Amino acid sequence: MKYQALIFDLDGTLVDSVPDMYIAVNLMLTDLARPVISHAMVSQFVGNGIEQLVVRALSGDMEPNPLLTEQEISRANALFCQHYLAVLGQYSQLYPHVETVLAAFAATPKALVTNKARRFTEALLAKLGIASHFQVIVCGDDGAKKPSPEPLLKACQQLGVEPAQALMIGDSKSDLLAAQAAAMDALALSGGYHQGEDLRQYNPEYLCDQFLDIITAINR
Ligand SMILES: O=C(O)COP(=O)(O)O
Ligand SMILES: [Mg+2]
Repeated sequence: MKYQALIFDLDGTLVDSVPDMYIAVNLMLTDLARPVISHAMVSQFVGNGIEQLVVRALSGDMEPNPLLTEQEISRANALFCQHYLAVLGQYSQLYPHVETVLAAFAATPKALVTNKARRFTEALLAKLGIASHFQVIVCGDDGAKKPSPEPLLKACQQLGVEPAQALMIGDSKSDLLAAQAAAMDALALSGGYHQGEDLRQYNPEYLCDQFLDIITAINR
């Protein structure tokens, strides 16, 4: 294997996390007497952090409704966080073979870089029992979010590897653009939340349909 470190995204890569978010978003919308949204819409709205998810859910669209006030957004955000913490990990599941792949690379240093806020990330990892695989965890509220290269560069620095020696594994445009900006190779997973986009346009070095395919893709 030519990489000295692997960096994994969380939502849509390791975990099918939309089922919990779908419930929390719709409890929030119901509290605010707003129309509920579909599972497919929640899947599309995930990927840029919780604040963006909440604004998109309130807007019923990827584009924020310009009429939303700061006050409405912050109330919705607080309600979402309250519901999400209560439901977190109840319906979300690891994708098939995640533990097999993490174990196959047991000797390779690994980081998790997510746009999800730290308190949710840590609670979810604890429920799923996979936290111990990662020597470094960088979250969306630690600093700049992906697609900024900053969280990936921070992870490489903490793992003690050069970006060119690391591989970013993710399911969205944010992951692939962040990897490009950090001059890292990228592996795209087609089964996550790619906001309806074909990830091939971001020229990842590898494209896998299944998590298990990662092993053969990068050992070639
Ligand atoms: O919280 C999000 O919007 C997405 O998080 P991710 O970076 O783990 O995919
Ligand atoms: Mg993701």
